[in-house]
Amino acid sequence: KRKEDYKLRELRIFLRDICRKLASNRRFYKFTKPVDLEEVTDYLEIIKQPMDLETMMTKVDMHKYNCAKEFLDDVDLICANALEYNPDKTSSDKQIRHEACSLRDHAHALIDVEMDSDFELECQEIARRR
Ligand SMILES: COC(=O)[C@H](Cc1ccco1)c1ccncc1
Repeated sequence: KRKEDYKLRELRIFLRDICRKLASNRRFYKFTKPVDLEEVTDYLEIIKQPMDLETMMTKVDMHKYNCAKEFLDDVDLICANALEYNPDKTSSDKQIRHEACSLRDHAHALIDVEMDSDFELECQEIARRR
């Protein structure tokens, strides 16, 4: 229906802005592009659903997200993947786990501050119907 489509267009504009802010933060550089599967040859043996911020921006444009919760589920996936693939006590593993947790918390905080909660509830209703 047309009225729903205007709401989803507003959601896409909002999610592009959130994605841009996350991807432009140098702290989150490691999460901006897919892990290089030619460099990290065992990645898909451990991580069954890779995710990154560039892929998420493409998903926004392809109308894959019908509410902010679906977008945050992919941010949570980026974080969970990093925690799972980089579990060791080494400083490099500790550093990427810290950056992953920071990405997750920044994404949730940005949406909580910038998103009208009634608007998200309306979007979740649309998502449920589709
Ligand atoms: C989300 O990024 C990752 O999980 C890769 C995995 C990886 C391991 C070796 C090359 O890449 C990563 C990159 C940089 N520093 C730590 C880990």
